[in-house]
Amino acid sequence: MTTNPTLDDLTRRVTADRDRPAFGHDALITCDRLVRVFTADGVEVQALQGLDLLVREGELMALVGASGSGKSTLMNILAGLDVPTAGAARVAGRDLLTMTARDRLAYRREVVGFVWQQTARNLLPYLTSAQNVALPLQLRSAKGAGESTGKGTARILGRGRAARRARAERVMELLEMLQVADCRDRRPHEMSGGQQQRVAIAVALANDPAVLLADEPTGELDSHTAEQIFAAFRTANERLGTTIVIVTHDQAVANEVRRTVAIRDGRTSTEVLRRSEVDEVTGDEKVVAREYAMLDRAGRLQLPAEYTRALDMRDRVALELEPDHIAVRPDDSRTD
Ligand SMILES: Nc1ncnc2c1ncn2[C@@H]1O[C@H](COP(=O)(O)OP(=O)(O)OP(=O)(O)O)[C@@H](O)[C@H]1O
Repeated sequence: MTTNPTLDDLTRRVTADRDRPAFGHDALITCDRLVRVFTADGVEVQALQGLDLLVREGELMALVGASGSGKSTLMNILAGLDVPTAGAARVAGRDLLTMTARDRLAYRREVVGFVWQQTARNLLPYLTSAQNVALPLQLRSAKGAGESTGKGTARILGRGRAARRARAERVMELLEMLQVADCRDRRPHEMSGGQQQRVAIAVALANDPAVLLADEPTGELDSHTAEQIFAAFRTANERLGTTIVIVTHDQAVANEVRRTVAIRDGRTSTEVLRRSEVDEVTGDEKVVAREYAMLDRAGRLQLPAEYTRALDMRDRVALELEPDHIAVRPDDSRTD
């Protein structure tokens, strides 16, 4: 490492920095040092403390974390329901900090779909499944054809008979894909919790959103039904290519996705990536999971508490740069 850089070194570094693509330039969701501070009864709570997260188009990923770690705060921001205090957040090219109220409404109708834990929050109780799924399509049509449209929605806009027929077809396609076509004429109270959540996914997908957000979508369901709901998300991801972010406490759900990001104290702390490998001896395919720590843009690294505890690391650690890794050792100058 150069300790006394020359002017030429510095010039080269500045040029290299300038030419480097911006953080998250190719991601569908970019959270860059996101901060959300709540003030309640004069007390400040930092729900998000400089959270970085990138999600690529077409991903199906899970967000996990202890209660109070900031998951719902992040989801509400991504859903366009809340505004961050500082940092940057972009979804499908929309800047979530600078959107006007009107942009925000359009964003919630057209760019993101959401499924909440409480089945009752997802569906209107006095409408049938088909009517619930048709509603976002009608709202969008009422806003008028000619507005910007998602991939497959252009033909459903407008008031004509052809548009109405196209909307009815889309409703049935979605209900069939999610295997609840037989519930088309039932109201929410006439369906099981699992069926209601599948209809809720259809509602969320109606306008062909770029991103589907789900906050504990299996929280009120038994494990067998939860598995079916997760399968429904997977179907949506594979068939429609929708990018899906699921907040979950359910380890079984988290184990099913390729990428699980853990949030701790309002920051992304670790990430588990899973990939399929073929066993050289048996030829069987198995899923290999590997945990990574997140290195933020300032170079900060959060070491897992169980690691630091195991080696009694506190306050200060010794770092050594090796050819292919960095060693982190307990502080050997400590006298206690
Ligand atoms: N509107 C609010 N006003 C004040 N504090 C809030 C508000 N919303 C969230 N918080 C606080 O922010 C922190 C993060 O909350 P958040 O709901 O995002 O956590 P979470 O990870 O979703 O938790 P859970 O898994 O229990 O839903 C908590 O300390 C919470 O008390």
